[in-house]
Amino acid sequence: MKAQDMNRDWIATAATLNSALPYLQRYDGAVVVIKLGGHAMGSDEAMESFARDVVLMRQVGVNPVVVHGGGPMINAMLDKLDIQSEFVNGKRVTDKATVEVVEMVLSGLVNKRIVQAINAQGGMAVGLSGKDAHLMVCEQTDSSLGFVGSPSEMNPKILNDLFSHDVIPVIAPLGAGANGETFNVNGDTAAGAIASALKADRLLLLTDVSGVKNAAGDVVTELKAGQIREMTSEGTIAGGMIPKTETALDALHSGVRAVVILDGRAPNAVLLELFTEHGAGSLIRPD
Ligand SMILES: Nc1ncnc2c1ncn2[C@@H]1O[C@H](COP(=O)(O)OP(=O)(O)O)[C@@H](O)[C@H]1O
Ligand SMILES: CC(=O)N[C@@H](CCC(=O)OP(=O)(O)O)C(=O)O
Repeated sequence: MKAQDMNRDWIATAATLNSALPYLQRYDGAVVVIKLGGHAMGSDEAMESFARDVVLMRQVGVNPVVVHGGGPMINAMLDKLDIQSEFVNGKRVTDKATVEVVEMVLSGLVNKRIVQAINAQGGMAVGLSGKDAHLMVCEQTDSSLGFVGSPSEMNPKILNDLFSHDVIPVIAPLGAGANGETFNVNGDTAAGAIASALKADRLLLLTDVSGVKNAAGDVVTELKAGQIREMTSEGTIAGGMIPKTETALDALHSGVRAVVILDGRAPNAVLLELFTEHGAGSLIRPD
């Protein structure tokens, strides 16, 4: 590269850093919970870019916590094993054989892929599930769904201990029940419960659309809780967006400062959201 090109690159970087400075200060010491959905994981390049963003967040003093899904990866393994699976209201009906596959895929394959990607970028990630250190104790959601759990008691101390050692926790959405059962928890629900327990500054829900869309199909960049309720009752918010916006409302109610729904596949999605004026996706605040 020629010297003048290097200078131009450096000037562009310095200008970007300068405009990001107030945001860097705003987020120093902040807790940011990031839910990475199975659809947002996509290619190896997308995973690498996500991991780089998370490591950079840690380097500028943010405490990131990654909570992941992996629905499409569970489906692929169930298919290979010839186990049928169905969803009721966005939750997978989970019998004994299915919960074993869910744990194997989420805590094994998916969790370790994310841990490895973050560590390859120079971070120090540790993989956990809600079972570790009693982080997320669960009870059965509804007997017709089998081993699907709802968080009933959260013990986030382990996460604070990890922050103080510069560790980035990566959490698979499974929890143990009082009788030693393993429960499968929807990834959005788990991320919301963890963000609530930590009273996080931000909960970022990374998905495969650029935000919450209005009836005309345009992304709404800022929403109040009341608007979400309205858009849901008129049917504008539907399908997979319902558990996300419900999680957002619950989290705001429990003391999370703001929730953002954004496209996890977009380059530098997380950094753009946190460290630029315009942000990315839909920012949801309390009324
Ligand atoms: N108002 C809306 N705005 C944006 N997406 C919506 C809306 N209503 C329903 N959706 C659907 O919700 C989907 C996101 O949910 P889902 O597929 O469950 O995501 P993930 O797998 O990332 O958890 C979008 O791809 C879109 O099809
Ligand atoms: C109870 C329930 O439905 N659990 C989910 C857990 C994974 C998940 O939530 O993955 P995504 O975020 O990629 O959708 C499941 O079994 O698919």
